[in-house]
Amino acid sequence: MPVESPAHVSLEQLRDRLRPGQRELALWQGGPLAVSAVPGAGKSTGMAVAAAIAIAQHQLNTRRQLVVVTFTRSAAANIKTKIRQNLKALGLPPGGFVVQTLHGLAWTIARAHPELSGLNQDSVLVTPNQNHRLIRTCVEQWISANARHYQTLLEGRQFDGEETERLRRQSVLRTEVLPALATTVIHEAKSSGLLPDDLRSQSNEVDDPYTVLTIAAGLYEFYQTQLRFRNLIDYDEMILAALRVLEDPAVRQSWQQQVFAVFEDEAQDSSPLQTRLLELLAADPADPMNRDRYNLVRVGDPNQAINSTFTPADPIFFREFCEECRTQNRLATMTQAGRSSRPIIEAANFVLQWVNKSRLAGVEQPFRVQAICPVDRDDPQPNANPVPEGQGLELHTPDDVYQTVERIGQRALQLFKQHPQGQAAVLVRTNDQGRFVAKELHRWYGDKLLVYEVGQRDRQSHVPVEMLTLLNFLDRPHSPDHLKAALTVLVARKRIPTQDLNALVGFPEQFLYPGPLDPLQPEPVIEARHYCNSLLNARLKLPPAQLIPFLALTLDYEQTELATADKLTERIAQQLASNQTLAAILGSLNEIVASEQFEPVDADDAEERYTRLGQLTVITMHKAKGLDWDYVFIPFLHEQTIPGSQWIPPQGQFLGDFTLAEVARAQIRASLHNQFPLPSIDAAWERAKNLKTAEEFRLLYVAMTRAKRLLWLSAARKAPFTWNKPENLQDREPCPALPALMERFPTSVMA
Ligand SMILES: Nc1ncnc2c1ncn2[C@@H]1O[C@H](COP(=O)(O)OP(=O)(O)OP(=O)(O)O)[C@@H](O)[C@H]1O
Repeated sequence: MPVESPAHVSLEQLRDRLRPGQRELALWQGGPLAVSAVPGAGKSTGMAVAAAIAIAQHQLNTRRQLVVVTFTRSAAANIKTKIRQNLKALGLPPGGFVVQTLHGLAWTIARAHPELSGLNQDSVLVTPNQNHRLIRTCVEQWISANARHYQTLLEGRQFDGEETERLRRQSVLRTEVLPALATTVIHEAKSSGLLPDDLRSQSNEVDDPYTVLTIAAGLYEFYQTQLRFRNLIDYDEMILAALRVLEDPAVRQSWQQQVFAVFEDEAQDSSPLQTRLLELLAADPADPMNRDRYNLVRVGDPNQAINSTFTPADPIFFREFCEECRTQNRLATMTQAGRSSRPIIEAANFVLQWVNKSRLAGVEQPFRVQAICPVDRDDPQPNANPVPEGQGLELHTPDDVYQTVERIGQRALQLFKQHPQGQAAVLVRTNDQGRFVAKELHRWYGDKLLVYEVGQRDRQSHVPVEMLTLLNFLDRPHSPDHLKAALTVLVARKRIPTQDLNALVGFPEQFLYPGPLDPLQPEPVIEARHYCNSLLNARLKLPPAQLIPFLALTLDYEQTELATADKLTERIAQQLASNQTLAAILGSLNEIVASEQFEPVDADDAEERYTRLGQLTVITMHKAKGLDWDYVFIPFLHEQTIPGSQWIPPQGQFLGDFTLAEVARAQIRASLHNQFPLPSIDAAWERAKNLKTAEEFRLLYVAMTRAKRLLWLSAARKAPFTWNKPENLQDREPCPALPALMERFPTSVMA
């Protein structure tokens, strides 16, 4: 019998599988195109079809390729599979394209031309821990080179010269304020293409007694020298290195000839420099300056930009690109989405409008005005806009956070009983809240509910770091840095009470072994001292090889964490054989932590683990981006966290009512948007607060739009002041969007 050739579809048939907004993307014929899509619109589905069509129409191959850029590796794997499936459906081989993350793309270009990029075969990517140490070194270097400037910071708003206070301030500046400033500003400036001298000249434009941008410039300069000296590169450096390569006209032209077009997903998360790289690649080699001839398709949702307070991505850039394209009739909007039931869509649309109207984030509007619309009746997506579960939207005001979790558990059990194949998630703002939810669910419902706490699983990677921190302390207990790091771990693991640690580490000896003439220590300090002393005792009594298992027990690790600690002990024992001195263990552990190869988190199957059927996943709102579940619970919607306020740690208030890092960030952003004169400290702090408010509301919007059939929201009347002590309940105001939702959707208000 003859083998039947598989039936192939035509380009039109492939396009017909798309809904209207997606189809515009698939009809792209060249030039720049912005696609602004609502949550659940099917961006990657649309982009994968558009990619296959472009490959087919332009007969792309290894010498002339489509470059698809995504934000994460798992998203890259996902879209690659979809493009291949579409090519197969068209009867084409799986070629003519590459899918890469932005950094992967930059790395490829930089590595291909080491003579131009300045990177050599030995350049390695700096790990987060190495970076942390590097920043600390730069801070020390800056302090020694800038004694007068440092003195100004020490004096802060006012200072009476008292010695203990001086030591406390030194500790705060060295270990908190300056490292935070360096981390923020280096990333912010570098990824915007600014050099230390640019920051210096901007500093002259601001009326600022601390000249924050000058400090930032100094720190940045030391950092760059350190990176070069150690042959390390960071993520921003990769993009800069690729851009250096593309400065060479012949090389640039050769890349432009290879790249037929660039399709970018999640474009709202790109920084200006990343965008510059994509634009260069997408230019027409025959007419490279002509922006109308850039084959650049950028798809994103400015309303889902939730990284702008900790990365230099700013939704303004993507919004500007959308505006530029709109004036040339090159903006497509994907406003139809099939993910959620109608009541959920209505609630999300309402919150978007309400937040913009309420002007809670200053003059800047947090959202682009863009409503989610349900799909047409003949939509290709099976079960699009599914029937809601019950009301689809439930708004609760439990008495306190304990009752909140009890209600979530009850509702989840009920839902799983009716729909054993359903998926559910509790979305929380912080890992602390997640831990609380998981613990309470277990207390109320034991094994009746299958709960998967994402934060707890991910915390595994902290085990080696925590062990190293405590062992460093045991090795040199009188080092203020080691003592502070160890105390920080103990507070985080709730072994000792929260307190201002800077006050303890000024005189480590006096803290650890107070003499009879020393001032009486307050209760929290005594608790911390006893804990530290018991650890030091163990150091004397136990053989070094047993210290890690001992520390793991004393930190009250859970089963999986204990297993991780055991594995770590075994690994070190294998490496050191009989030479298990504390110094040797520290050396080995340092290496393990620096290489970050112990227990790598398996990111690729993460999505599947988070959305298993019959499981209640406890996950942060940030991590939930891009995912969806049938039933989504969002508890603890309190004003204190959403929108919350920019926090000034009390120990840093001697500088003023702001943080240097956020002030510098706001000033740099103002310069990028050409807003001169740059804002003063107070005005910059105001902007930082507005940025945070806007982002928190976008985060709420992202969280709400994860729900397919039921969206359950709540704000308890009483909640803890800090989640470190959940039993300390206080009256709490709800996030202002919640009462507004209750007024608008009264039938969804649950007793
Ligand atoms: N044309 C289509 N035909 C069939 N299914 C579709 C179509 N478009 C989208 N879908 C389905 O809709 C769901 C949502 O799509 P997707 O996750 O790509 O949306 P998104 O726009 O990336 O969402 P978000 O912005 O919230 O991350 C997916 O399950 C996808 O398979």
